[in-house]
Amino acid sequence: MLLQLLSTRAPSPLITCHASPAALRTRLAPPSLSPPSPPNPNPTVPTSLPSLTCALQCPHFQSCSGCTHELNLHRPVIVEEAAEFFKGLGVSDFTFDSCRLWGWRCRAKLAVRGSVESPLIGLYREGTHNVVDIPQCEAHHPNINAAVELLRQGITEMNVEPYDEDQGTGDLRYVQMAVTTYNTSLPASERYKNGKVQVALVWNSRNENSLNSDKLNALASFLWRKGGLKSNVHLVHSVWANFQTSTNNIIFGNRWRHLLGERDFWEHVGGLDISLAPSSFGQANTRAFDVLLRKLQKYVPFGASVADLYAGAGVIGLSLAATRKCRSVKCIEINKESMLSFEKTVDRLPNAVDCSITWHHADTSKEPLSWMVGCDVVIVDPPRKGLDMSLIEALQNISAAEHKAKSSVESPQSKLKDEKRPWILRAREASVQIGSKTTLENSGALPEILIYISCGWESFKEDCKSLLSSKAWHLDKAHGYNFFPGTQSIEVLAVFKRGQGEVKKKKLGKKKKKRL
Ligand SMILES: C[S@@+](CC[C@H](N)C(=O)[O-])C[C@H]1O[C@@H](n2cnc3c(N)ncnc32)[C@H](O)[C@@H]1O
Repeated sequence: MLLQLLSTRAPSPLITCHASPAALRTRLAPPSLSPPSPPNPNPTVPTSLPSLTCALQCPHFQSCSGCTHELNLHRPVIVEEAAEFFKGLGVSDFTFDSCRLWGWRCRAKLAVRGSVESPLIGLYREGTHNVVDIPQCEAHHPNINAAVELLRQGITEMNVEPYDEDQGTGDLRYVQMAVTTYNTSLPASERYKNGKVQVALVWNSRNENSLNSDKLNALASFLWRKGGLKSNVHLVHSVWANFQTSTNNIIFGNRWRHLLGERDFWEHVGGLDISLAPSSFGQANTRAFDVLLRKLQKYVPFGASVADLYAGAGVIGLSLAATRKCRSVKCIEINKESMLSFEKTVDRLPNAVDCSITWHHADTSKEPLSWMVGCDVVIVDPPRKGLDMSLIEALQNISAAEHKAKSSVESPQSKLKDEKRPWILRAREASVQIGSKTTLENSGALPEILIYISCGWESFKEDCKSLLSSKAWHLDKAHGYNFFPGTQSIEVLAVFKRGQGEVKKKKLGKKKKKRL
């Protein structure tokens, strides 16, 4: 059925691409699960020439909901709109960086449906709950596709029942595949294509003692035997289980178990070794995230105090602690599972990092300004839906709040009031403090720089307009990144500064002179 559908599609036209040479490198081949083919007799003549097209050319396009655009992967149409939008707000030097166009996705959550004999492992068809099998996905890192293939074999051989959503029956509901390209024993140029996959199996049972746990162990052993450290094709980094029995659409349950392989998963981004547990948020496009982080670092003054809101495992904040010699970094995150990854990353920070670093398990929408007191820079990296309204309002009213905070810092009553608020007490209990430096919380000062990282263009535009309408902030810089080639989504890095900015000040100045 799928093949028939695809065969009626016209071949993709060839398009000359204006992406960087790195983005145009030949697509990576996944490791073969069958015996290797004989070596190329003439290594100076490549067996396949690099493609100079920026077309997706994926057999699953249209049936799978993952990609929405097939052409000009290097420059999604939305980039023009973004450039116009920022120009209208006084930023005419908006830049857009592309990165790898195929094989960029290093993290995928895939539904498992179908039957033991014919499992379907992929994404839902748009607007339905029918899963489309995507074995040759062009967005996935090739080793994700290879690990999916291995999983498919394992499901059939170990008699694992894919989940049946209507009945709530079956064993395996989802799989999360995350690639680590961290391998210091390989030359840097070899690391990406040799990435290893952390496989997290979302199992339909309450815990590891449930009736079907034998099958879980059998499937994990199969994956490790065929793809683990001692197999012919070392492709699997580790195998994890997550237990989930709820009938809602939430992919993961609260219970995680490490089954086989290395427990710690490391990646190198933003000049830093970072640890990411499968339960923690991780960026899907590792390479593009690294490019964004290196740009972001330039906007943070050396020695600054930073509040990193929506921090996940604290990757952004910690990369600033390491590269900008920050005085303090405060990370705020709602998912408590991310704390362990944060702590592991902190353990590997270079000894020279001398910074007060804290991670707080808290909701940024509750008393958002309290996290920013004493900070020079606030970084926000919210989910696609954008900033919480309470945070927008707090940022809009930041000047008045600062005035109030400064005048009340001396008052002993205010400290008492602060300490009685339940969410502040809870966050303090659930925080991790590293480093000896003290913060300047008592100054009552609030950030002069706001850095907004967004993966949701529509919500970003709204949030941006709301922030600017208050006149508390002006937009200073904006950059876009091709985080999701094949879609119309881009990642935005926007830098706001307090007040109305030079252009407007100059205009006001001129008017004043005329009047005189
Ligand atoms: C786009 S991710 C960014 C994570 C991190 N900055 C990174 O790059 O790895 C958004 C994060 O915000 C967290 N989050 C969502 N709502 C939140 C809230 N109200 N308060 C604090 N964190 C929240 C999510 O759990 C997730 O880790």
